[in-house]
Amino acid sequence: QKLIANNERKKRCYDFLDKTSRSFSAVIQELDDELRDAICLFYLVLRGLDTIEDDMTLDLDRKCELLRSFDKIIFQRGWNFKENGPNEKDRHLLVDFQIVIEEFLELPKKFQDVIADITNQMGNGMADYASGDHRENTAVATIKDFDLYCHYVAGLVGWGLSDLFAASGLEDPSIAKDKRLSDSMGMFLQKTNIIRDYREDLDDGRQFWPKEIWGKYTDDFAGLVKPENAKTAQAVLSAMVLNVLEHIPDVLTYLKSLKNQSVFNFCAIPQVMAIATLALVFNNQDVYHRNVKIRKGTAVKLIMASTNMDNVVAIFREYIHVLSTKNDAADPNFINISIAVGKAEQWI
Ligand SMILES: COc1cccc([C@H]2O[C@H](CC(=O)N[C@@H](CC(=O)O)C(=O)O)C(=O)N(CC(C)(C)C)c3ccc(Cl)cc32)c1OC
Repeated sequence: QKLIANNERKKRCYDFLDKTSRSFSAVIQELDDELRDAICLFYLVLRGLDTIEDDMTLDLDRKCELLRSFDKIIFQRGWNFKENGPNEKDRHLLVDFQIVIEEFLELPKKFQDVIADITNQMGNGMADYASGDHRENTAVATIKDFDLYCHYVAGLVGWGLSDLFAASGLEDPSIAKDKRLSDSMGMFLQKTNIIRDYREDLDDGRQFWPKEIWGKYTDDFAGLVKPENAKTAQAVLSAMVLNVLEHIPDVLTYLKSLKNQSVFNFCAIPQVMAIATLALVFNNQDVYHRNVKIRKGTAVKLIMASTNMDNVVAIFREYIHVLSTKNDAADPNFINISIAVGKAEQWI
């Protein structure tokens, strides 16, 4: 009877995974046995944390209390959360979070320790950010703030995954040694998403583009959507893309060091989607009006191809070339983009 309950609970966790991110959940389920459950649960714990951070109906003190104690909450059998606003998309996850906690407590301790440690650092980072001087309009001031925020929400995920890969024995312990490489795996994804999500975030009253970047061209961040500001908007967008390009050499170095096929696929697919998205958003003012996404057919082709380093390098080379053909000589960032493209191509 206990065995059936266990299997039922585990199935519920993979159902949560399917609901939160269909395409990515398939990739997680392809992972080898040693890692599959640990990464599924790491993903769900992170999703729980993210759902609390994103909930605008919670008052700040309550939100920070939950964020800072989430690393303890994941050990509390029976805990769940019903205070989320009705529209929270992952609400059902927190309403039945006791299921995730039961499964988490079945994991080997070495995996629990990694997940709890990252949850502690991320929860405190999110709380610091939410209660800091961003309180009013959550505007990110300096490039340093931008990097710190992206480290908290995404770089730490890279750190935690590298620790899980090493702890599982499927990858060499050295994968977790170079924290900058693991950090860049998160930075590249998160920063690309932040560029892509300009419009969605603006409509939600959130701004993540650092003022140190856009402030050089305009003092009206929301005004970038106006047609009369198109030239300024182009310069701001290319300055943002320039900042993301810096992470490409680290990303390729990290991918090249992977040994296990299922881990490689799991790591390569999101990075390949991100470089395709970055090439798509570059010099594309649709970003200011809607959420631009690569076509489904392209995404499928990229997923199928992301199974070995030669293909991944070829895909990066192709999209970096697309980016350089879109580089506009009239753009004030033309030279710096050319230099960044050159550096990335040099690595390749
Ligand atoms: C070594 O590091 C990684 C290796 C492989 C994958 C990811 C990274 O990829 C997905 C990929 C994913 O979730 N894609 C979505 C599409 C989208 O969000 O646009 C999807 O396919 O639904 C992603 O985006 N994030 C979210 C963060 C970027 C904040 C970390 C993420 C969240 C939790 C986990 Cl365990 C992993 C990841 C890594 O994280 C850095």
